[in-house]
Amino acid sequence: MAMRIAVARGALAVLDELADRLRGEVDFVTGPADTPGEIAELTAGADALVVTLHRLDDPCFAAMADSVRVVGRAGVGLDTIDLDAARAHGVAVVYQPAYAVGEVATHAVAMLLALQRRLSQSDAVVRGAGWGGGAEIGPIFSLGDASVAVLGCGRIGRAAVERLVPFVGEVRVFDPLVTEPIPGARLVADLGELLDDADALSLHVPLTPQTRHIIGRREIRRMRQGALIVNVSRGGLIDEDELALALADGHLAGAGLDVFETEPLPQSSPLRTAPNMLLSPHNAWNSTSAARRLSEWTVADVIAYIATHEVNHGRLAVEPAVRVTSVPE
Ligand SMILES: NC(=O)C1=CN([C@@H]2O[C@H](COP(=O)(O)OP(=O)(O)OC[C@H]3O[C@@H](n4cnc5c(N)ncnc54)[C@H](O)[C@@H]3O)[C@@H](O)[C@H]2O)C=CC1
Ligand SMILES: O=C(O)C(=O)COP(=O)(O)O
Repeated sequence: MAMRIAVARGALAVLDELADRLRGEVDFVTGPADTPGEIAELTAGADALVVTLHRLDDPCFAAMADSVRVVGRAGVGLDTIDLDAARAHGVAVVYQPAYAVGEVATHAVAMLLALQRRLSQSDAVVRGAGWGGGAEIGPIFSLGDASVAVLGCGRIGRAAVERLVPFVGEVRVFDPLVTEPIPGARLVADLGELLDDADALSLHVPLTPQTRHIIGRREIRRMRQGALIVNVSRGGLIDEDELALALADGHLAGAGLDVFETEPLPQSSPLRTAPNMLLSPHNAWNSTSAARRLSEWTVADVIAYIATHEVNHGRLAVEPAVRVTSVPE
C-alpha cells in the first residue's frame, strides 16, 4: 500500500514534481494546517505531516491522526515546534539544517553591505535627479576600519564570517559552544565584549527561551553611535520596540531585517517607517536550488524515517521509540 504524506499547503516548492515521480509509492495530500481541526482533517490516514513555519503545539500533536509517525519540518528553525509535545505523543521530527546555509549567510552580508554603502539613499538621490552625493546620501563608514560582530557561529554564522573576513577590518564572534579558533575572526568571551563599540551586528542564533530578546536596549546602546544591525535569524531575538527607538533617535544608522516578531510584519509596526531600514519577507533562505533541495530532502527523509527510522539529509530533533497514542496526564 502506498505511503501517505500530508503536506501543509505551500510547504513544498516542487510538490507536483515529487508526486509525479513517486506515483504509486507515495500519495500526497495537501491542505491548511494552521489549527488542530485542520491538522486532524489533513492527517487522516497519513503516515507523515510536512510543515514549514506552522506552529505545532501540544493540541496540534494531540489532533494528529494516530497513523502519523513523523513530522517533516521543511526548514531549519525549530522554535515553532513543541518538541516535548512531539516526544510525548511519540511523533518523530526531522528538519533540514543544511539546505540553505550559503543563501542565508549571503543574504545577511548583502543587507549589511547595502546598509553600509547606503545603496537605498544613493538610488533615491539619482532617481530624485540629484547627483551631489555626500550630504544627501549621508556618512559612509569604511568597512576596512570597521569591527563587525557575529552572534552565533554555527552553520550559518560561520558562513557569514567566511564572507566577511576578506573585507572587514575585524570580525568578532561570540558563541559559547565554539572554542577552537575561527580563521580571520576574533572569538570573544561574552555578549558584552562582542557588542562594545561594534560598528555592526549580525545575528545567527536560534530563537529559544534563553535567546528571546537577547538584543534589547542595553545591548543596542553598547554598540557605537551610528552602528548597523542585521537579523536573518528570528525576529524574537531583538526587542523590536527598542530597535525602532534606537533607529529613530539615531543611535543606530540602519537595520536589515528578514525576520520579525510577528510575520507578516503588521501594518502598524514602527519598523515600517523607521529610517534606513532594509526589509525582506523571511526569504533569506530563498534560491531556486535551495527550494528544490528543501522539498526533495524533506520528502526523502520522511520516507526513509518511516521505512528505516533513519534519515539521510537532515537531522532528527525528536526520535521516539514508539508511537504513543494516549498521553498520560
Ligand atoms: N531567514 C531565513 O530564511 C532562515 C533563518 N534561519 C535561522 O537561522 C538560525 C541559525 O541557523 P544555523 O546556523 O543553521 O544554526 P546552528 O544550530 O548551526 O547554529 C546556531 C549557533 O548559535 C549558538 N548559540 C546558541 N545560543 C547562543 C547564545 N546565547 N549566544 C551565542 N551563540 C549562541 C549555538 O551554539 C550554535 O553554534 C536558525 O535557528 C533559524 O532560526 C535558518 C534558515 C533560514
Ligand atoms: O528554515 C528556516 O528556519 C527558515 O527560517 C526559512 O523559512 P522556512 O521555514 O523555509 O519558511
